[in-house]
Amino acid sequence: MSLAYALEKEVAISAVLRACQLTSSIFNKLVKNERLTKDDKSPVTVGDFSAQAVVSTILSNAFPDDKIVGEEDSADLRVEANSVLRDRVVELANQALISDLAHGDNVQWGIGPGKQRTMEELLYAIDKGNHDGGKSGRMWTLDPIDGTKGFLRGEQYAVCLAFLVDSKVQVGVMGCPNLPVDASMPDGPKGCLFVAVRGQGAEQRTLSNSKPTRLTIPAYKDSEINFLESVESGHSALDFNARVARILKITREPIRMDSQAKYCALARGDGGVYIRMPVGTGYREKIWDHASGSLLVEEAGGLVTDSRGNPLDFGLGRTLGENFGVIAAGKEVHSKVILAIRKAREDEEAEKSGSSKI
Ligand SMILES: Nc1ncnc2c1ncn2[C@@H]1O[C@H](COP(=O)(O)OS(=O)(=O)O)[C@@H](OP(=O)(O)O)[C@H]1O
Ligand SMILES: [Mg+2]
Ligand SMILES: [Mg+2]
Ligand SMILES: [Mg+2]
Repeated sequence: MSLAYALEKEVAISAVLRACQLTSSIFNKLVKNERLTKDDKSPVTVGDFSAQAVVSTILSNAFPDDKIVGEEDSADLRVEANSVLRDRVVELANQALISDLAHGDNVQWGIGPGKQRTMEELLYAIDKGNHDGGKSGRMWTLDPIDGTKGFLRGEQYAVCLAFLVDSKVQVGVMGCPNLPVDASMPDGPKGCLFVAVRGQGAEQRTLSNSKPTRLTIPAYKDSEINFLESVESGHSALDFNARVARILKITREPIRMDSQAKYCALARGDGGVYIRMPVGTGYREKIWDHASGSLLVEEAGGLVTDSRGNPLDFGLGRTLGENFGVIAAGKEVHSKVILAIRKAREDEEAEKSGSSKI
């Protein structure tokens, strides 16, 4: 008897491996005019667009009726002023789709030589990611490059794909081409694939070898914890994190890295707590920034909630709704962090009301 979601897992791995191969090769060739700035002022590159086209094409081949909630859409690519960029996306996506991946990839999920997709087909594939999300049915959520700023810096980013049924994440696959295989050897080999299936555990393998190792979050003493947090101060409240660290008497420096690589690092025992507190701008977290990572951490024995200890709800649409932050950690540490956050809030309020009386 095959395990639940075996096919979804196989297809997701194949799609993420192809997208990783594509984004790694693009990084070395990326030139200045191959990026745009979106309406929210965040960057998007040929890598984000072409990786979304590749993953969406593969998913549609295997599961034509499944919905996809993806970060990118093709509107900017359809603007005539961006025709050079658009042509590049078409070229790169086709290369990735027909390439012969040696490791861990079932060739049938690519499209094979001579079957190149047209520009319109690939733009349509990108826009399959426009689904609104919701509570019921089969659905994928995709971040073709999570941590685009990290990608552009040559630092951490992740290709993130999750499969949900009735808004519950069942499969999560993440490729981190720049993540050291062993955190204790930062200059050693890089490129990791993380895979989790609900009830079947979490595992890591390298991007070039399909032999997986199982992941379990170790039990931490407070003195051994590093917070894992964003690089970008605009994405999470780093000052507040420092306040929480002081309450917990955590003395180790935080580890800052872009993207859901933070969840991956946590799941394999590099860190101890992923803390992401809202910066107060009203930004709503997107489901594709947390779905795959949260399952990986849960399957490695941890807990992922908002900062009040409530579960994340992936059934509210494209976002997680009102933003109360995200906290991921091993179970024991997690409950301590939630209490420390409560105390940090009270302290902050008391200081504010104290200073307003002066
Ligand atoms: N204002 C604000 N607040 C919180 N989060 C935001 C905000 N703006 C963007 N984003 C999302 O953050 C994603 C990457 O953030 P990370 O924290 O993982 O990495 S980073 O160090 O901040 O770059 C990033 O993902 P990508 O766009 O896929 O790179 C965004 O979805
Ligand atoms: Mg993202
Ligand atoms: Mg992205
Ligand atoms: Mg983005």
